[in-house]
Amino acid sequence: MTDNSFAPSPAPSDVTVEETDFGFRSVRKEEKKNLVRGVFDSVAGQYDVMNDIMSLGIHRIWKRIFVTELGPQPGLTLLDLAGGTGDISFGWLKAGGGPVVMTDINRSMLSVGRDRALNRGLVSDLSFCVVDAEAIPVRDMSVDRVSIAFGLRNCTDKLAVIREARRVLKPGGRFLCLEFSRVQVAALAPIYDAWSFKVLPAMGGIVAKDRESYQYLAESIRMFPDQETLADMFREAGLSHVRYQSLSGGIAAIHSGWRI
Ligand SMILES: C[S@@+](CC[C@H](N)C(=O)[O-])C[C@H]1O[C@@H](n2cnc3c(N)ncnc32)[C@H](O)[C@@H]1O
Repeated sequence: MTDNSFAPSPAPSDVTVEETDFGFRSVRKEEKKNLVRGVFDSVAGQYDVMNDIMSLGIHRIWKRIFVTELGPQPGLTLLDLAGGTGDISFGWLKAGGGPVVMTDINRSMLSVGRDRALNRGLVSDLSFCVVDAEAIPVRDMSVDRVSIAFGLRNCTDKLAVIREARRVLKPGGRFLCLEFSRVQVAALAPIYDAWSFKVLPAMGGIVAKDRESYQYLAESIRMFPDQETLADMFREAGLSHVRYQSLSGGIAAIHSGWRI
């Protein structure tokens, strides 16, 4: 046993407030959720049109690949985290997947998603719930698939999200994450940087009338763990057979892990 009774108590300057990144800024951990909520409250109405403009439509291809990777089958259940306006949940149902619970921490995004679902006539096998992906109100070992697309980077405690995903998965279930990642083609990097930090915020200012939110989105992509680091986090959270595939030269990546 060690005796710490003579250890000096920390001077006020040694007491650290727990901080995290919000784009390139460092903020208090408890502040980040509100800031992220503010971003998505602000962009919800223009979110889909901006996705098409920003990615030149390529996000649709990435999402199609992602949904195929999820392996939709009748009878399999999906929990879609940070589901936003619904692309992944709708793709899953369209591809023949079973019941899906589409969740997001942000009501504005979910209500755009609900309207889109109604417009598409998607009423059965689809439910909506406001859920923080860091604390999922779902029983252990109760779903077949958990997905998160372009959501993990906005969460404060990313490892907690992955642990929660594993907890709710049935043994034999699978967690998949689609997220921006690290560009691996050197020639692409300068073009991608200019696009992200110059064109994207400018377009956000014009189309969504919110330059700052799109500046945050560009910065948050750079702060997100690269392919190998995220794969290690999957393993640390207890997932097995972890693998990833880079998309479009590493601009995005799909990570996958199984609960065994
Ligand atoms: C970029 S959007 C992605 C939406 C959708 N999955 C897609 O691919 O189009 C990110 C979403 O993450 C949600 N989000 C941020 N933090 C979250 C959290 N802690 N729990 C659940 N959702 C969160 C935001 O509200 C937003 O709808």
